Amino acid sequence: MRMTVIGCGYLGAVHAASMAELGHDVVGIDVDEAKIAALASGLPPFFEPGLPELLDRALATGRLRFTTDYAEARGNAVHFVAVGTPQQPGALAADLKYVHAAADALAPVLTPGDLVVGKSTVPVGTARALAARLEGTGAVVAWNPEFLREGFAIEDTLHPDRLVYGLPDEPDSRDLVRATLDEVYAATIADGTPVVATDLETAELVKSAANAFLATKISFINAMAEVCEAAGADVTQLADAIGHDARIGRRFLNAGLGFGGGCLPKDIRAFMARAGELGADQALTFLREVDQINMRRRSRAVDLAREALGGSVLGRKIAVLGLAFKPDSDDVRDSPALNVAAQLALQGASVLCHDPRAIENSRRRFPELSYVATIAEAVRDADAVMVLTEWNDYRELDPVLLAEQVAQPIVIDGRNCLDSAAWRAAGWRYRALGRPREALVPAFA
Ligand SMILES: NC(=O)c1ccc[n+]([C@@H]2O[C@H](COP(=O)([O-])OP(=O)(O)OC[C@H]3O[C@@H](n4cnc5c(N)ncnc54)[C@H](O)[C@@H]3O)[C@@H](O)[C@H]2O)c1
Ligand SMILES: O=c1ccn([C@@H]2O[C@H](COP(=O)(O)OP(=O)(O)O[C@H]3O[C@H](CO)[C@@H](O)[C@H](O)[C@H]3O)[C@@H](O)[C@H]2O)c(=O)[nH]1
Repeated sequence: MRMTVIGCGYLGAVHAASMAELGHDVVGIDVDEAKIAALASGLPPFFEPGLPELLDRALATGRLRFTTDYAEARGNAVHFVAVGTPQQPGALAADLKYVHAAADALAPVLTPGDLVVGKSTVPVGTARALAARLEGTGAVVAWNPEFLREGFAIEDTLHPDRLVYGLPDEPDSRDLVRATLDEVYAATIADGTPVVATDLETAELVKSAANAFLATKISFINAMAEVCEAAGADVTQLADAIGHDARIGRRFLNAGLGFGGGCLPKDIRAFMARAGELGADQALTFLREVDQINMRRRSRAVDLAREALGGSVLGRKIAVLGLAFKPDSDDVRDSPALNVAAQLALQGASVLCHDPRAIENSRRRFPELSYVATIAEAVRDADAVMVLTEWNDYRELDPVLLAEQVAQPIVIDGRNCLDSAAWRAAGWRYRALGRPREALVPAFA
């Protein structure tokens, strides 16, 4: 099937390449010329495991092209919209200007019967408003929210937990759209992926609800971490223990610096804002707490550094290991790690930052911070080492060797990702969020 993917960022580039992998004929459109040039030459403008290989394969078949010219969408049966929906500056709500601009640019090349399928995360009601905006083109609007995680984007696109279709109301149109989407995802559905077909509003809300739930689960365990800190208990053992209950589950119960990235933080805020507009603001006031618990973790990490360094970080040398909002990504949008590094620098610490992939993006955001290319440079003569993103490179560090390189062996594990016993045995003062200052009874698996 011939299709368009509009917006070739973290979501759109992966979606375009994955659709080509499924055998479709895909044109990716973006307004960013540099991004399009990079993608067209097989070089993703961001880091996502497996994407260079997927792009190479798809470009070689001739089934995938990238352009800035919307005219190349003409004649395609399906047009996916994957542009950004960031938080509005100074407000909670999502900024829909890119969605509107994409629709307006697409409108002149649409022909009756074309299907416009939203993949971006949007406030409920956007799909219906977009259908009204495109009235007169003869195109039909559906919503097919995306649930991929960065770092696992390709696997999540080709083998998602579920597909959600938000379909138009009119029965004939609904059946046609359903059949078209089933054809788009034929290979995925054949693998056993369940399809939830519903109306436009429910589909939009499924996405907001899923991210709100995930954010809540993380803030729940981080709230428990706060109580553990006060009580001298260990949140990692607590998470293991409650996670054994299948109704709770252990996934997404990793306490630490909390959630960041281009999705969860802005999506829960946009959800609250939209609920308010709909007169249902009371329903989501708990998300304000979720947000606040999350933001408190960042200040707590800074406090921990201050406490460990005798009350002040002024003039102290701190090695920050990890800047990306999560491992296997170069994304620093609303990154807790980068936020902590910036707070420490503001308080007068001499911060040396390392990340396997996210230095360039971090430097663009915070040019005033100091960045180094190797872990060894970051930790040399450091007064404290802070692990703020749980890259494998850091999990696998040898605490014995590292202890010889630092000025004093103090480590702050912002992601509860290090083997605390091994670090303590190597002479380190190990501090972590939600865990006691000294080792408790070891956990039994
Ligand atoms: N990143 C993820 O993991 C992920 C997962 C699921 C859903 N989403 C949602 O997908 C959407 C995109 O997110 P992203 O992370 O890919 O953002 P992104 O910023 O990486 O990509 C957005 C792209 O849209 C392009 N764009 C802006 N206006 C355009 C226009 N008028 N025409 C064509 N292209 C235009 C930008 O140049 C950019 O390349 C958001 O709504 C996000 O919430 C993201
Ligand atoms: O137990 C956990 C799990 C995650 N995180 C943090 O939560 C954030 C988000 O992680 P994750 O959800 O893995 O990354 P994203 O790529 O942002 O994916 C989320 O946001 C996407 C965009 O909407 C959705 O498509 C995905 O389903 C949803 O998981 C990161 O900062 C993680 O460090 C924790 O602190 N503890």
